[in-house]
Amino acid sequence: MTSAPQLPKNDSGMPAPTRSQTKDGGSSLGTFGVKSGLAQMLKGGVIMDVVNAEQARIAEEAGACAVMALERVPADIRAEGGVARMSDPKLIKEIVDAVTIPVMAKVRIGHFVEAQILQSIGIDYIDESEVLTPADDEHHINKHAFKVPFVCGARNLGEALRRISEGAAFIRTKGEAGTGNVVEAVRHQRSVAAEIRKASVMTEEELYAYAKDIQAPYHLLKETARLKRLPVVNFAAGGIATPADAALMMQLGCDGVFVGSGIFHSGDPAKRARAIVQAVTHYNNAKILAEVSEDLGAPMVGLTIDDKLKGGRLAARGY
Ligand SMILES: O=C(CO)[C@H](O)[C@H](O)COP(=O)(O)O
Repeated sequence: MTSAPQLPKNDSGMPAPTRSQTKDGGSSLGTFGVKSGLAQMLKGGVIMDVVNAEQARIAEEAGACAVMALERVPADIRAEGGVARMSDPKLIKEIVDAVTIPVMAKVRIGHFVEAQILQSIGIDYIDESEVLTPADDEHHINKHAFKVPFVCGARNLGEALRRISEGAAFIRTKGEAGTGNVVEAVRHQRSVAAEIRKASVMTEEELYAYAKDIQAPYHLLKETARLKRLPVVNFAAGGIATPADAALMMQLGCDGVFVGSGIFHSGDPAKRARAIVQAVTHYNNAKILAEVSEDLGAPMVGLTIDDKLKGGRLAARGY
Protein backbone atom coordinates (compact mmCIF):
# COMPACT_ATOMS: atom_id res chain seq x y z
CA MET A 1 0.00 0.00 0.00
CA THR A 2 2.85 2.35 -0.70
CA SER A 3 1.50 5.62 -2.10
CA ALA A 4 3.24 8.67 -3.51
CA PRO A 5 3.28 11.68 -1.21
CA GLN A 6 0.26 13.88 -1.69
CA LEU A 7 0.27 17.11 0.16
CA PRO A 8 -2.41 18.00 2.70
CA LYS A 9 -5.04 20.16 1.05
CA ASN A 10 -5.74 22.62 3.82
CA ASP A 11 -5.45 23.57 7.44
CA SER A 12 -8.72 22.29 8.88
CA GLY A 13 -8.61 24.29 12.12
CA MET A 14 -10.72 21.59 13.76
CA PRO A 15 -10.27 20.49 17.37
CA ALA A 16 -7.98 17.56 18.03
CA PRO A 17 -9.71 14.21 17.46
CA THR A 18 -10.43 11.96 20.40
CA ARG A 19 -8.75 8.58 20.41
CA SER A 20 -11.99 6.81 19.63
CA GLN A 21 -12.11 8.77 16.37
CA THR A 22 -8.70 7.50 15.36
CA LYS A 23 -8.92 3.99 16.82
CA ASP A 24 -8.06 2.17 13.64
CA GLY A 25 -4.47 3.29 13.96
CA GLY A 26 -4.89 6.94 13.08
CA SER A 27 -6.34 6.50 9.62
CA SER A 28 -8.91 4.39 7.87
CA LEU A 29 -7.23 4.59 4.49
CA GLY A 30 -3.60 5.26 5.30
CA THR A 31 -2.97 7.62 2.38
CA PHE A 32 -0.47 10.39 2.92
CA GLY A 33 -3.25 13.00 2.58
CA VAL A 34 -5.33 11.37 5.33
CA LYS A 35 -2.37 10.89 7.66
CA SER A 36 -1.05 14.43 7.27
CA GLY A 37 -4.61 15.81 7.53
CA LEU A 38 -5.05 14.06 10.89
CA ALA A 39 -1.88 15.68 12.18
CA GLN A 40 -3.28 19.11 11.18
CA MET A 41 -5.91 18.67 13.87
CA LEU A 42 -3.24 18.85 16.57
CA LYS A 43 -2.19 22.35 15.53
CA GLY A 44 -2.00 24.89 18.34
CA GLY A 45 -1.62 22.13 20.91
CA VAL A 46 0.86 20.72 23.39
CA ILE A 47 1.93 17.06 23.24
CA MET A 48 3.24 15.82 26.58
CA ASP A 49 5.56 12.90 27.34
CA VAL A 50 4.04 10.62 29.99
CA VAL A 51 5.43 7.44 31.57
CA ASN A 52 2.28 6.08 33.26
CA ALA A 53 -1.50 6.34 33.32
CA GLU A 54 -1.52 8.87 36.17
CA GLN A 55 0.73 11.27 34.25
CA ALA A 56 -1.40 10.74 31.16
CA ARG A 57 -4.50 11.83 33.10
CA ILE A 58 -2.66 14.90 34.43
CA ALA A 59 -1.68 15.79 30.87
CA GLU A 60 -5.22 15.34 29.55
CA GLU A 61 -6.72 17.41 32.38
CA ALA A 62 -4.15 20.14 31.70
CA GLY A 63 -5.39 20.37 28.09
CA ALA A 64 -2.72 18.41 26.20
CA CYS A 65 -3.84 17.65 22.63
CA ALA A 66 -2.05 14.28 22.74
CA VAL A 67 0.37 12.32 24.89
CA MET A 68 3.57 10.50 24.05
CA ALA A 69 3.67 7.19 25.95
CA LEU A 70 7.15 6.10 26.93
CA GLU A 71 9.02 4.37 29.76
CA ARG A 72 11.47 7.17 30.51
CA VAL A 73 11.36 10.86 29.66
CA PRO A 74 14.41 12.03 27.67
CA ALA A 75 16.15 13.51 30.75
CA ASP A 76 16.13 10.05 32.35
CA ILE A 77 17.21 8.32 29.14
CA ARG A 78 20.11 10.76 29.00
CA ALA A 79 21.02 10.32 32.67
CA GLU A 80 20.70 6.52 32.78
CA GLY A 81 22.29 5.70 29.42
CA GLY A 82 22.09 2.23 27.87
CA VAL A 83 20.09 1.28 24.80
CA ALA A 84 16.69 3.01 24.74
CA ARG A 85 14.03 0.97 22.91
CA MET A 86 10.29 1.01 22.18
CA SER A 87 8.33 0.88 25.45
CA ASP A 88 6.53 -2.21 26.73
CA PRO A 89 3.21 -2.50 24.80
CA LYS A 90 1.45 -3.21 28.14
CA LEU A 91 2.51 0.19 29.49
CA ILE A 92 1.43 1.86 26.25
CA LYS A 93 -1.98 0.11 26.40
CA GLU A 94 -2.48 1.27 30.01
CA ILE A 95 -1.85 4.84 28.88
CA VAL A 96 -4.19 4.39 25.90
CA ASP A 97 -6.90 3.18 28.30
CA ALA A 98 -6.38 6.12 30.67
CA VAL A 99 -7.14 8.96 28.24
CA THR A 100 -9.41 9.96 25.37
CA ILE A 101 -6.88 12.13 23.53
CA PRO A 102 -4.58 10.62 20.86
CA VAL A 103 -1.62 8.58 22.10
CA MET A 104 1.77 8.52 20.38
CA ALA A 105 4.66 6.17 21.06
CA LYS A 106 8.27 6.04 19.94
CA VAL A 107 10.24 3.57 17.86
CA ARG A 108 13.94 3.50 17.16
CA ILE A 109 15.15 5.07 13.90
CA GLY A 110 14.95 2.36 11.23
CA HIS A 111 13.21 -0.20 13.47
CA PHE A 112 10.24 -1.05 11.28
CA VAL A 113 9.29 -4.07 13.40
CA GLU A 114 8.81 -1.89 16.48
CA ALA A 115 6.55 0.21 14.25
CA GLN A 116 4.60 -2.86 13.10
CA ILE A 117 4.04 -3.76 16.76
CA LEU A 118 2.81 -0.27 17.67
CA GLN A 119 0.50 -0.18 14.66
CA SER A 120 -0.93 -3.57 15.66
CA ILE A 121 -1.91 -2.30 19.12
CA GLY A 122 -3.75 0.68 17.62
CA ILE A 123 -1.49 3.56 18.58
CA ASP A 124 -2.54 6.87 16.99
CA TYR A 125 0.85 8.19 15.87
CA ILE A 126 4.36 6.72 15.80
CA ASP A 127 7.39 8.86 16.52
CA GLU A 128 10.52 7.55 14.76
CA SER A 129 12.69 9.20 17.33
CA GLU A 130 16.32 10.10 17.83
CA VAL A 131 15.58 10.06 21.57
CA LEU A 132 15.75 6.25 21.37
CA THR A 133 18.96 4.49 20.30
CA PRO A 134 18.99 4.16 16.48
CA ALA A 135 18.50 0.62 15.15
CA ASP A 136 19.81 1.38 11.66
CA ASP A 137 22.68 3.74 10.95
CA GLU A 138 21.68 4.37 7.37
CA HIS A 139 17.96 3.87 6.75
CA HIS A 140 14.86 5.40 8.22
CA ILE A 141 11.57 3.49 8.14
CA ASN A 142 9.54 3.50 4.91
CA LYS A 143 6.59 5.22 6.53
CA HIS A 144 4.40 4.95 3.42
CA ALA A 145 4.10 1.25 4.23
CA PHE A 146 2.06 2.02 7.38
CA LYS A 147 -1.52 3.16 7.94
CA VAL A 148 -0.62 4.96 11.13
CA PRO A 149 0.84 8.48 10.73
CA PHE A 150 4.46 9.06 11.69
CA VAL A 151 6.14 12.08 13.25
CA CYS A 152 9.88 12.55 12.72
CA GLY A 153 12.48 15.01 13.95
CA ALA A 154 14.51 17.41 11.82
CA ARG A 155 17.19 20.05 12.36
CA ASN A 156 16.87 21.77 9.01
CA LEU A 157 14.79 21.90 5.85
CA GLY A 158 16.67 19.15 3.99
CA GLU A 159 16.22 16.71 6.86
CA ALA A 160 12.53 17.60 7.20
CA LEU A 161 11.87 17.05 3.48
CA ARG A 162 13.77 13.75 3.44
CA ARG A 163 11.55 12.50 6.27
CA ILE A 164 8.41 13.71 4.46
CA SER A 165 9.51 11.92 1.29
CA GLU A 166 9.77 8.71 3.36
CA GLY A 167 6.17 9.28 4.48
CA ALA A 168 6.37 11.35 7.68
CA ALA A 169 3.02 13.13 8.06
CA PHE A 170 4.22 15.41 10.84
CA ILE A 171 7.59 17.05 11.54
CA ARG A 172 8.99 18.23 14.84
CA THR A 173 12.17 20.24 15.03
CA LYS A 174 14.50 18.19 17.21
CA GLY A 175 15.97 20.58 19.72
CA GLU A 176 18.10 18.77 22.29
CA ALA A 177 15.77 16.51 24.26
CA GLY A 178 16.23 16.02 27.98
CA THR A 179 18.30 19.14 28.57
CA GLY A 180 15.65 21.64 29.65
CA ASN A 181 17.59 24.04 27.41
CA VAL A 182 15.65 25.60 24.55
CA VAL A 183 18.65 26.85 22.57
CA GLU A 184 18.75 23.95 20.08
CA ALA A 185 14.99 24.03 19.52
CA VAL A 186 15.38 27.70 18.59
CA ARG A 187 18.35 26.96 16.34
CA HIS A 188 16.48 24.22 14.46
CA GLN A 189 13.27 26.18 14.02
CA ARG A 190 15.19 29.25 12.83
CA SER A 191 17.14 27.08 10.35
CA VAL A 192 13.99 25.59 8.85
CA ALA A 193 12.29 29.00 8.63
CA ALA A 194 15.33 30.73 7.09
CA GLU A 195 15.78 27.99 4.48
CA ILE A 196 12.10 28.18 3.54
CA ARG A 197 12.35 31.96 3.17
CA LYS A 198 15.40 31.53 0.96
CA ALA A 199 13.70 28.91 -1.23
CA SER A 200 10.52 30.95 -1.54
CA VAL A 201 12.20 33.61 -3.72
CA MET A 202 14.20 31.21 -5.91
CA THR A 203 13.74 30.61 -9.62
CA GLU A 204 13.13 27.04 -10.88
CA GLU A 205 16.80 26.72 -11.85
CA GLU A 206 17.90 27.86 -8.42
CA LEU A 207 15.49 25.46 -6.74
CA TYR A 208 17.01 22.49 -8.63
CA ALA A 209 20.46 23.46 -7.38
CA TYR A 210 19.23 24.17 -3.86
CA ALA A 211 17.45 20.80 -3.69
CA LYS A 212 20.78 19.12 -4.48
CA ASP A 213 22.58 21.32 -1.98
CA ILE A 214 20.29 20.48 0.97
CA GLN A 215 19.67 16.88 -0.20
CA ALA A 216 15.93 17.38 -0.48
CA PRO A 217 13.55 15.91 -3.07
CA TYR A 218 12.94 18.65 -5.66
CA HIS A 219 9.15 18.28 -5.81
CA LEU A 220 8.81 18.68 -2.04
CA LEU A 221 11.17 21.66 -1.99
CA LYS A 222 9.18 23.30 -4.78
CA GLU A 223 5.91 22.77 -2.91
CA THR A 224 7.44 24.10 0.32
CA ALA A 225 8.66 27.21 -1.53
CA ARG A 226 5.17 27.73 -2.97
CA LEU A 227 3.45 27.27 0.42
CA LYS A 228 6.15 29.27 2.26
CA ARG A 229 5.99 26.65 5.02
CA LEU A 230 6.54 22.93 5.45
CA PRO A 231 3.84 20.94 3.66
CA VAL A 232 3.00 19.13 6.92
CA VAL A 233 2.46 20.22 10.53
CA ASN A 234 5.64 21.40 12.24
CA PHE A 235 5.87 21.27 16.04
CA ALA A 236 8.92 22.20 18.13
CA ALA A 237 10.50 19.74 20.57
CA GLY A 238 13.52 19.18 22.75
CA GLY A 239 14.38 21.34 25.75
CA ILE A 240 11.13 23.29 26.13
CA ALA A 241 10.69 23.72 29.89
CA THR A 242 8.69 26.87 30.63
CA PRO A 243 5.57 28.65 29.35
CA ALA A 244 7.88 31.34 27.93
CA ASP A 245 9.90 28.70 26.05
CA ALA A 246 6.70 27.31 24.55
CA ALA A 247 5.47 30.76 23.50
CA LEU A 248 8.90 31.56 22.05
CA MET A 249 8.68 28.52 19.77
CA MET A 250 5.16 29.51 18.71
CA GLN A 251 6.27 33.06 17.92
CA LEU A 252 9.09 31.58 15.85
CA GLY A 253 6.43 29.94 13.68
CA CYS A 254 5.87 26.44 15.07
CA ASP A 255 2.40 24.90 14.94
CA GLY A 256 2.58 23.51 18.49
CA VAL A 257 5.06 22.02 20.95
CA PHE A 258 6.17 18.74 22.48
CA VAL A 259 7.15 18.92 26.14
CA GLY A 260 8.71 15.98 27.92
CA SER A 261 11.17 16.29 30.76
CA GLY A 262 10.25 19.91 31.49
CA ILE A 263 6.87 19.00 33.00
CA PHE A 264 7.38 15.83 35.00
CA HIS A 265 10.87 16.88 36.15
CA SER A 266 9.48 20.10 37.65
CA GLY A 267 8.18 20.91 41.12
CA ASP A 268 4.48 21.07 40.22
CA PRO A 269 3.81 19.12 37.00
CA ALA A 270 0.02 19.67 36.87
CA LYS A 271 0.33 23.44 37.26
CA ARG A 272 3.22 23.70 34.81
CA ALA A 273 1.38 21.53 32.28
CA ARG A 274 -1.68 23.81 32.45
CA ALA A 275 0.53 26.90 32.19
CA ILE A 276 2.30 25.60 29.08
CA VAL A 277 -1.03 24.83 27.38
CA GLN A 278 -2.20 28.37 28.16
CA ALA A 279 1.08 29.80 26.91
CA VAL A 280 0.72 28.02 23.57
CA THR A 281 -2.87 29.23 23.20
CA HIS A 282 -1.98 32.84 24.10
CA TYR A 283 1.56 32.90 22.77
CA ASN A 284 1.31 36.50 21.58
CA ASN A 285 -0.20 37.91 24.76
CA ALA A 286 2.58 38.91 27.18
CA LYS A 287 0.10 39.77 29.93
CA ILE A 288 -1.36 36.25 29.97
CA LEU A 289 2.13 34.78 29.64
CA ALA A 290 3.15 36.72 32.75
CA GLU A 291 0.10 35.45 34.67
CA VAL A 292 0.59 31.81 33.77
CA SER A 293 4.33 31.98 34.50
CA GLU A 294 3.72 32.96 38.13
CA ASP A 295 4.35 30.64 41.04
CA LEU A 296 4.93 27.43 39.08
CA GLY A 297 7.31 25.86 41.57
CA ALA A 298 10.81 24.68 40.71
CA PRO A 299 11.53 24.31 36.99
CA MET A 300 13.51 21.39 35.63
CA VAL A 301 17.24 21.91 36.17
CA GLY A 302 18.64 22.63 32.70
CA LEU A 303 21.89 21.38 31.16
CA THR A 304 24.52 23.28 29.23
CA ILE A 305 24.84 21.89 25.71
CA ASP A 306 28.55 21.44 25.10
CA ASP A 307 31.06 18.64 24.47
CA LYS A 308 30.59 17.32 28.01
CA LEU A 309 26.82 16.86 27.65
CA LYS A 310 25.91 13.53 29.27
CA GLY A 311 24.38 11.24 26.67
CA GLY A 312 25.77 13.38 23.83
CA ARG A 313 23.73 15.18 21.20
CA LEU A 314 20.64 13.12 20.45
CA ALA A 315 19.73 15.52 17.63
CA ALA A 316 22.73 14.33 15.62
CA ARG A 317 21.04 10.93 15.20
CA GLY A 318 19.23 10.47 11.89
CA TYR A 319 20.32 11.01 8.30
O1 LIG B 1 11.09 13.14 21.37
C1 LIG B 1 10.19 13.88 21.69
C2 LIG B 1 9.20 14.33 20.75
O2 LIG B 1 9.03 13.35 19.86
C3 LIG B 1 10.05 14.32 23.06
O3 LIG B 1 8.73 14.31 23.42
C4 LIG B 1 10.62 15.66 23.21
O4 LIG B 1 11.73 15.86 22.41
C5 LIG B 1 10.85 15.85 24.63
O5 LIG B 1 12.02 16.51 24.89
P1 LIG B 1 12.17 17.18 26.30
O6 LIG B 1 12.20 16.07 27.30
O7 LIG B 1 13.46 17.92 26.21
O8 LIG B 1 10.99 18.08 26.44
